[in-house]
Amino acid sequence: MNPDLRKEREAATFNTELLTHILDGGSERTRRRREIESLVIGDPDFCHEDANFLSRSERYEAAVKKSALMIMKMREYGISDPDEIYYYKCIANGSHPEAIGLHFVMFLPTLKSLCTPAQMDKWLPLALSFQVIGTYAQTEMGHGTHIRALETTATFDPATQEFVLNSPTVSSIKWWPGGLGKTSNHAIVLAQLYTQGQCHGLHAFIVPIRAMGTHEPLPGVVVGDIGPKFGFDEIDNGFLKLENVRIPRENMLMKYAKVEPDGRYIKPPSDKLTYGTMVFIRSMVVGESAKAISKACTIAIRYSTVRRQSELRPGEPEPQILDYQTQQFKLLPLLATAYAFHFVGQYMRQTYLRITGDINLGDFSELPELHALSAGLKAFTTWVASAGIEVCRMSCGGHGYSHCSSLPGIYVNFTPTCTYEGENTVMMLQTARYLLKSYTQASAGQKVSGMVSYLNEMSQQRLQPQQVSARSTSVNLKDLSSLVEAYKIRASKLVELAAKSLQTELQLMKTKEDAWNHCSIDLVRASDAHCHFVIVKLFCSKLAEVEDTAVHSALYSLAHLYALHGVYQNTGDFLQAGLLTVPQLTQVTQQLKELLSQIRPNSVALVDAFDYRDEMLNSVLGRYDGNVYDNMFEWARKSPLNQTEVHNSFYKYLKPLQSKL
Ligand SMILES: CCCCC/C=C\C/C=C\C/C=C\CCC(=O)SCCNC(=O)CCNC(=O)[C@H](O)C(C)(C)COP(=O)(O)OP(=O)(O)OC[C@H]1O[C@@H](n2cnc3c(N)ncnc32)[C@H](O)[C@@H]1OP(=O)(O)O
Ligand SMILES: Cc1cc2nc3c(=O)[nH]c(=O)nc-3n(C[C@H](O)[C@H](O)[C@H](O)COP(=O)(O)OP(=O)(O)OC[C@H]3O[C@@H](n4cnc5c(N)ncnc54)[C@H](O)[C@@H]3O)c2cc1C
Repeated sequence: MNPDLRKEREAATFNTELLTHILDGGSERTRRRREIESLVIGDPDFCHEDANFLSRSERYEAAVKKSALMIMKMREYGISDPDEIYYYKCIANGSHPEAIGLHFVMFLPTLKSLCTPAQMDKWLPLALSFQVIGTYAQTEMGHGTHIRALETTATFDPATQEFVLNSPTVSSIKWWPGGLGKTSNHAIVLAQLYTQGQCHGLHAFIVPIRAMGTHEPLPGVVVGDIGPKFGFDEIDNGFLKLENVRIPRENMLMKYAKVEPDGRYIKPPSDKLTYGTMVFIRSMVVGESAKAISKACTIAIRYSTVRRQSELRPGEPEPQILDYQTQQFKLLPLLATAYAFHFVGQYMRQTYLRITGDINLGDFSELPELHALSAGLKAFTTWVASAGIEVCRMSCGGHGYSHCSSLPGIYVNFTPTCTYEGENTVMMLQTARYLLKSYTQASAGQKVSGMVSYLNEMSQQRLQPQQVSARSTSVNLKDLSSLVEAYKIRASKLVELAAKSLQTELQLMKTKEDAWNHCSIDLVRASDAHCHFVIVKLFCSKLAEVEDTAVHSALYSLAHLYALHGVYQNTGDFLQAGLLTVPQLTQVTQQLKELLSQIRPNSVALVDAFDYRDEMLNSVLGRYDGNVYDNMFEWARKSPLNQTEVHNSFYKYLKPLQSKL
């Protein structure tokens, strides 16, 4: 064990294990998670070559092999609980995407949410036995965001009781779906439904794309891989062109919308039910943001205690780089963010399960809140985590740039979350739509509920106007509940500002849509402030559940740092809302510095509490034992370029060049 890391662990003021239990949701869950992780770690089938040294095709093959192994092994061990499957996959996959991931996260959930009982009886056993391997094919080359404009058509032919699927243009070719290129033999295709000469908008269809058995593409199906990307090397994101592909009527997912044998169309209770799987993934991605940023923090913080560089005091040994205030300022707010997102991820998951439970019972009343919350939090957390991973990488200096740190891999595989399942700006604008609707209702005296209920208070305040100067709303920077209140007021002010901006634009005789576009910066800012408030509020509420005083104190400091750092980053908003005064700006910085010094001695324990096994981090810089340099040397020696002492290119190009000049 590296002596610096050992000292850090010995100096922690709280019991790391207790905090791990809180993160896991109880000691029994920690025990079971570790038990499952050990199944993978002790399994020679999962001891594979470092993916960094493989070509893309080899990486894809290794990932498919791993997917198949995971399925077999989990069945063998009787692992079927969704949380336990998740534990198993997290350790087996590390920070790499899963080759047949789309089958699990989108294909199966879409079947479960949109199939009739008869369809479920047919498709679910096939999908669960992997006779059918599926993907979710919605995005087209020409349209990803604006899905109402998708061009793929599914035209009902009553004579044969079939739908005929077509990609009428180049821009209508399905583009991007994961696992579409080579892995899947079926796709849930989102297409414009035509029946009795009328278009009824987007609906989901199960389309066989490869023959079961031979895996050859079926007639009329042009399918393949879209080529190398920024990351996601393990995944065959694909293209799909459909040329008069016929599928039986029963292949339209008909739980809600239906096409009768005579071609009559029956409307669903809500046309947004087709979008359900996207809401599911957006809700789950919030927790994935926590995972990604907590991994990056673990690597960067452990390394920052092992790495010694430069000189703090003349003549003294080089200090640990985490002792530089600037290094703490880069990493500790991100550590606080990781904790905040973890608790918000848990909340989002529970909220999703609660509201979809109601939806399954026919109560759609909370769907708009679920959509707005999942869209906004997905965007907020993925943006922050993406930027944060990059800060972690750069905080490791040159070694952070090496794949041995794992940070480049974490970044390239996480950053597409800002784009997929709804591009982030577009998601923020969806949340803004809900905020403005709620604002209008609250202003008209109607009570709004859920996370926007603070807008009720705002409308009450307007009924009893107060002079800004008479209000003592200035935030107490040392008091967390005062900070939560400040975030709430900031959010309501920015929602109000966006609403007023929209009204002004509308008065300029623009269309509603043009007015919306002309104030969309304000709208995104309002959504951002709303999400920020939700996160600060949920983090603080979590503290009330923590019984152990030492752990409570460590978490309290993190929550305080998270809230205060947000004020520091958004001083303009807080000043504009009259929540902060110019003289307080120095106090913000001062208070931040105090919190950094308070958290610094616990920083290694705080990342240890995430309890990532070395096998999951796969990072030389983030090793638990801190033996970085020996292992970095060993890792580099495995590089394929080092397999021969003299590379072939020397004989082919350099030697002839030398002989000519
Ligand atoms: C189990 C562990 C899981 C872990 C997960 C981890 C990682 C994930 C792994 C893999 C994922 C890999 C790949 C990703 C796969 C994909 O990317 S699939 C494709 C995703 N595509 C999108 O997300 C497209 C984004 N676009 C849209 O969602 C919509 O087009 C839109 C932008 C929302 C606009 O929709 P539109 O129909 O045009 O609506 P409009 O703007 O007109 O609004 C009408 C009203 O409908 C409301 N609304 C919109 N969407 C929803 C919804 N989903 N639910 C409920 N309500 C919705 C909207 O707010 C409007 O309401 P009003 O009341 O009228 O204001
Ligand atoms: C790794 C990866 C995996 C994917 N997997 C799948 C999959 O399995 N299945 C699938 O169907 N799709 C998948 N996708 C596609 C993904 O869902 C889309 O890329 C995504 O929805 C964004 O759409 P787009 O690419 O058309 O972006 P665009 O909509 O073209 O966005 C480009 C820019 O335009 C802006 N913009 C667009 N519309 C608006 C607006 N209304 N207001 C303001 N700004 C706007 C955006 O903010 C952005 O800055 C995947 C994508 C990636 C990168």
